[in-house]
Order: sequence, then structure tokens, then C-alpha cells
Amino acid sequence: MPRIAYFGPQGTFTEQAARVLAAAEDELLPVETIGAALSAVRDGECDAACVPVENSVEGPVSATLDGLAERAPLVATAEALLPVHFSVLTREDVGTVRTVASHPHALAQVREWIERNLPEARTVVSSSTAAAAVAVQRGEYDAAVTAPVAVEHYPLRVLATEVADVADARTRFLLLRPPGRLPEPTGADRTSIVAAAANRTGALAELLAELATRGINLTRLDARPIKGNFGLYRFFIDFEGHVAETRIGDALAALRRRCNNVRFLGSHPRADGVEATIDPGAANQDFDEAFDWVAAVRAGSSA
Ligand SMILES: O=C(O)C(=O)C[C@]1(C(=O)O)C=C[C@@H](O)C=C1
Repeated sequence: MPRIAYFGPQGTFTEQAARVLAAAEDELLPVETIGAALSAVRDGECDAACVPVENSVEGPVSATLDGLAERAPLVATAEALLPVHFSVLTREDVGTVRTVASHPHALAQVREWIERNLPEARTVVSSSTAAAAVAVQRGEYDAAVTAPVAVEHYPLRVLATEVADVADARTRFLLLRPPGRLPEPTGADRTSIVAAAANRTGALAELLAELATRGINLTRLDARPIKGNFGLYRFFIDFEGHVAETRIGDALAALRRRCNNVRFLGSHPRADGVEATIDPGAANQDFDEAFDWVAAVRAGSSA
């Protein structure tokens, strides 16, 4: 039975995403950290890992980005996009809430709500939203900011539901596997890479220009420090399209020429189904015809 490690424990948003992405026969295994989920795949204990990658309010999930840039390569074969609003759970015996725990991304999405509704509470960081619920059950903290499903696993008192400072907040999750067969292109795909641009004037601009001149639309750009090298950064770049397409393959080849540390992080269908925008002259057919023309020129059959 295929096994999927997910960022747990049970009742996290990531578990919900894993349920969206898993096949009926897959077995889901909660692990305590994002790093442990990636290691479970790298060590061959699991076939895939489900982890969060970006949130529309708080931005990138750095443990996922750093975990993908180092050690053995993993590629994303699918993504899920979940709406994020929270429940606040407490124990029956709690009167005034003095401590409220959650994952840092969750706390960042309910900061104003806590200030307004739990003015006496100090926030405490936990490894995940569900881990915060476990800590409240154990009596370590007074309240937890959790996914709505958490209360089904951790029988606590529901203090509030539908909590969110920003309406329509969303988190995107990836299903990661060892490199292997890629999903088929659909016309509404996302490709991800990470590259360390050289430390010289214009190096990042040159990488981005390779995408721009081919009419490829970026969907995300994040920088993360290369640990142990103060001032040096890796760039995580997501863009529309699939590596199987001529235009995307041509761009990746150009990035590889400019930067030999490019790592491919996957091409897969977008969860929102948004089709790639194609500029005039930048369709796959335009690339194919241009390459055919060059071949004909080389063969002496065109000019
Ligand atoms: O702690 C969880 O429930 C998670 O799945 C992690 C996570 C995140 O990393 O952003 C997922 C979605 C929410 O934005 C809050 C927390």
C-alpha cells in the first residue's frame, strides 16, 4: 500500500490537503515536522510527502523551501489549495485565556483577532496547529488556534470558529516524491525550480530575463539564505507551464547554461486550474516552428 507522510499530528491543515491529494488506497502517516516528512521519502520509508509551501497571508513556509533545496532531490507531482480559517479551542476548566498556542503561520493570520478577543493572552509557538491542540489538552496552554477539523481529534471546547484576519486566506500544499515519471501537461500547470544566482551585478535579473523573454509568467519568487554564507541567497521560482512544453524546456536549458546549480522541483497541474498566459510568438508551436526553420537552414533547405 503506498504510504504518504504528512506534516501532523492528526488534525492539521496538511492532513486535509493530504486527503485531497491521496488516492483511495494510500495510507496516510502523520509525522511531527516538515523535515521528518521529507526524510521519510528520502529514506524510502514513504512513497510521498505532503507539506505546506505558501500561504496567501504569511508567505512561504521556510522549512519546506530549505528542505527542498538541500539533500536528495524531491519533485512536486501535485498541489492542493485550501481555504484557511481557524477554530480556537480551549479546555472546559479555562476561564481567562492567558496563553494561546499555534503554528507561527496560523498565529500570523489571527493576530488582530487575538488582540481584540483575547487581550490578556500571550502567544506561544507550537510545531503545528494540531500540536497546539495536544498541548492544550495536556494543560500546557489555555487555547489553541487550529484547523476546524482538529476538534474531531482533540475533544476541546470551541471558543470561536471562522477566525481569520484576512478573508479568503489560502495555503498551498505540495505532494513530493523522489524524481520519477512526471504528471502529464494539462495547459494549466506550474513548474518550480531553485537556483543560487552568482554574486554579481545583474545575475538574478539575467535568470528572470530568460523566463521573461520566452513569455513565461512567474507565479512566485522567494529568496532564502544559503546557510553558512552570509549575504548569499537561493531563489525559488515558480512559473506557469510544464517542463514537457518546448517553451518551458527551452527556458530551463537557458537557466542551466547560466547557472549550473539549478534544481528542478517539479511540473504539475495547478490546483486553481488557471491556464498559462501565452504571449504572441511564445506558444509551443512558435518555438517548434522556429526550431524546425533553423534545422531547415542548417540542412540547406531554407533561408
Ligand atoms: O499547522 C498546520 O495545521 C499546518 O498544516 C501548517 C500550516 C502552515 O504551514 O501554514 C498550514 C496552513 C495554515 O496556514 C496554518 C499552518
